Amino acid sequence: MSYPFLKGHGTENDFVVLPDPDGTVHGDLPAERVRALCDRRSGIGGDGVLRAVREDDGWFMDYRNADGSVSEMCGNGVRVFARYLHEREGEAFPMRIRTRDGVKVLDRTGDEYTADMGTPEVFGETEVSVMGRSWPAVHVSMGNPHAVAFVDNLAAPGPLLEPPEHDDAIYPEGVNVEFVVRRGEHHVAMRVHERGSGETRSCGTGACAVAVATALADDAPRGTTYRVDVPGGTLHVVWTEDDRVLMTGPAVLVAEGTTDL
Ligand SMILES: N[C@@H](CCC[C@H](N)C(=O)O)C(=O)O
Repeated sequence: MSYPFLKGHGTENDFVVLPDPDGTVHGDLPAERVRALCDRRSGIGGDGVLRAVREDDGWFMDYRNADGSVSEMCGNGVRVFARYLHEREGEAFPMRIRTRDGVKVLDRTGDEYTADMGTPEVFGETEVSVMGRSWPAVHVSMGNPHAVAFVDNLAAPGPLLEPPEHDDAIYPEGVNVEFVVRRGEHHVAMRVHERGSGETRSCGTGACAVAVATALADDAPRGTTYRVDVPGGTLHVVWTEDDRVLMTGPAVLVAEGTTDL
């Protein structure tokens, strides 16, 4: 069976987009198909899949990690999804997109896309470890789970070939782990190991969790914008006075075609 796909990325967090407006092309999107599509040698390659399903009052973003697992939310993915809907499905900005973490509102200014990521939840301190080294971390939920660890330098955790060790009681479904350094006032840089995808070049929900944890550490007033550098680019995040996190960054579509994977 041959079906259409597009390839895109947000700060080099890359995705295979699967148009499936009637929900008839991919059924419940088997994990094996996701893994085949995301394989960087035998497939198209990607950190995850964004399946686009039309609903009565808009679109649903069915997000899957590269290993086929489901996540509640993907911040870079939702910007790419919005660009896809605008350019290929004629949807106008501001745009409402349903995700497993509820409806997200997307807007665009020039080449930058802003997602209202909703209200963060901060649950306090935990710990993460890599190869016998441990760091305190802040447990933040952006709909999906994050552990944000401040480190002396970004190389300290090593190559992140395996998921960092974490408290399974706090994160029974696994966790996305961000390692963060300060670069200047309201400016940080991070690396991330994503649940279900490994170390990636960026993570939008991760950047939001990092900005929230840093703003709390700084006792920064709400409305302060943080610049978050990731290996694949830069995101800007603001935690607003009405307790919402707005994330701004690029969204790029690089290819489209058909595949029978
Ligand atoms: N890369 C995404 C996050 C994707 C989901 C994550 N791996 C999880 O399992 O929660 C982003 O940009 O937010």
